[in-house]
Amino acid sequence: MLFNLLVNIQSSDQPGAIKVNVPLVAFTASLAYLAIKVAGSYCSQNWLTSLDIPTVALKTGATTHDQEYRQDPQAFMLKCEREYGPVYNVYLMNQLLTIVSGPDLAREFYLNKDLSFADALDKITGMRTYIYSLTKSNQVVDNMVIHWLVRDFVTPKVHLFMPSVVRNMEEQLDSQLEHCDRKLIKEPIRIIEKIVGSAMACVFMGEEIGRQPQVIDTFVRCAPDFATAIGHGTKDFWRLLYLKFKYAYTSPMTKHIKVLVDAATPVILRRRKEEAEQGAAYVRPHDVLQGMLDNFDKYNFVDIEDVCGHLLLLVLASVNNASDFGANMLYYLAQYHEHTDKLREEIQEVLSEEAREIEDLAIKDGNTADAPKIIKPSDALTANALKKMVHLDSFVREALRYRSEMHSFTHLARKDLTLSNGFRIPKGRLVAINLRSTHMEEALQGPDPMEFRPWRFVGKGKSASKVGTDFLQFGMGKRACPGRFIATHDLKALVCLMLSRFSKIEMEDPSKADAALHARQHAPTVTGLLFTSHH
Ligand code: HEM
Repeated sequence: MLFNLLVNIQSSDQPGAIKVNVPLVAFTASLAYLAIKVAGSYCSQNWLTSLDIPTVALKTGATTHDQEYRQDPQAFMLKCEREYGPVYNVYLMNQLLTIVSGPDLAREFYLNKDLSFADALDKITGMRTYIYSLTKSNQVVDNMVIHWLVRDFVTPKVHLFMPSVVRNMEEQLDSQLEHCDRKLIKEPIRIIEKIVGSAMACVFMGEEIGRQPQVIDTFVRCAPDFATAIGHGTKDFWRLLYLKFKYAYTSPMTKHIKVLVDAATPVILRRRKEEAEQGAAYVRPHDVLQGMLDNFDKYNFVDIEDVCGHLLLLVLASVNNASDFGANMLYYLAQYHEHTDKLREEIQEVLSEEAREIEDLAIKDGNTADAPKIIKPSDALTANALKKMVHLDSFVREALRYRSEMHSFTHLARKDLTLSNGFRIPKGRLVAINLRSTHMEEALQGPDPMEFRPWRFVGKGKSASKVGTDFLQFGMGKRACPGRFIATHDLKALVCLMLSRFSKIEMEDPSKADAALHARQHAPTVTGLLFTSHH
């Protein structure tokens, strides 16, 4: 139509015709322009299809949903889903949170690059400036350096790390829990963080550095020190500004970096000397530190302080999480003790088989001198052995699933977003996943999802480290936890060592069992544990 009018104007040789047609053309063009603009603006905001997110009604007198949620998280989430559908807003932990439910939205959530976990953490804690004060390089938002360090220098070598992980775990366990007869440990997390911290110190920095007490102490202490530095409570604009200023100039982590630099420097110098002397015959240590030094330029590291700053970031991402889940796992062993015999049986059977295989191999290689060393069962606690323990793997995955906080993994919307079902999420909104709708759904988990069924995943092809919309404890997608392989190996090794040492683990106050099993991450211990050794 517009095109025809324009043709008319150009072909007309009558001045009058032009006079008549110009306003018509202008009017039509303006209408068209207006129509396009309006349609465009509707389209860009998905106005015609988008929906505003309902906010869950507050109980009379309440200003947040915290109390209702804390009373019974599962029931609260289920009620919200039933009354408001898969997307709704709630006021939890001083924040307005948008909750998305179900596996499809969970996938969308993780695959959307405009929903950022790091931005949410920064908004809540102001931690980005703090983190940047630890390193001198790689200070670009969304950089993946620590992810790659784990992907490249930890995951492919898990089998190489296991002997030192197990050795260190055993030593810590022996020194902290000798022969016990219903020995009460009020805060088992304190023991587990030393066990995990010492194991991870050897993975990240090698045994020579990782076994030094001050290094283990740094591995254990840096996350709680970080938590103290950022403090509790609301992070309003001014508090965040103050923290950012403070971190930039006085990072409480400086002392921890110094510990790592002091411990690493002489070892690095010696390694360099040995490499120069031995040339091609030099056997490279397989720890993460060595990987970082060998790829110093690739990762743009500046100096040893910078390398240790990155290692500290890794410690912050790993030790606390793995310790927290390790300690929680002990409550599952205590509560579901009727299943521990089955686990013990499997562990013993696999370890004997593995020990025989190792011995046969040593004899076949003519290395009989090594054979007598493989007497301790834990010598056979290899990655290969853990792979054969299918019941243990299922137990660990089930405990990770069952513990789930019912909403989790808050991300921040970096811009206005419209979900595939039409709901609009405004820029700056914190968005979390409703884990009840994935971790506790029969369609995804099989029968009785609200029950702890330790063998739920046996023969299902779902190992404890396999992420998906049905298992989000390690996140999902490009930024899923790269440490989940070593983390699950650590958890399984811990269970093996505990069951081989203790005939019984009991809760001090069994009435708190439910709270202990579903404990929020890093929350104070709700009840202690009693340990009894095998006679
Ligand atoms: C049971 C123990 C652990 C749990 C439950 C856990 C869970 C998680 C989760 C939920 C994330 C965020 C994923 C996302 O954004 O979608 C994450 C990130 C990360 N985790 Fe773990 N983690 C554990 C242990 C470890 C260990 C042992 C390591 C290192 C060896 C590690 C290294 C990391 C790193 C480097 C990131 C950041 C990834 C990135 O920025 O892309 N984690 N972890």
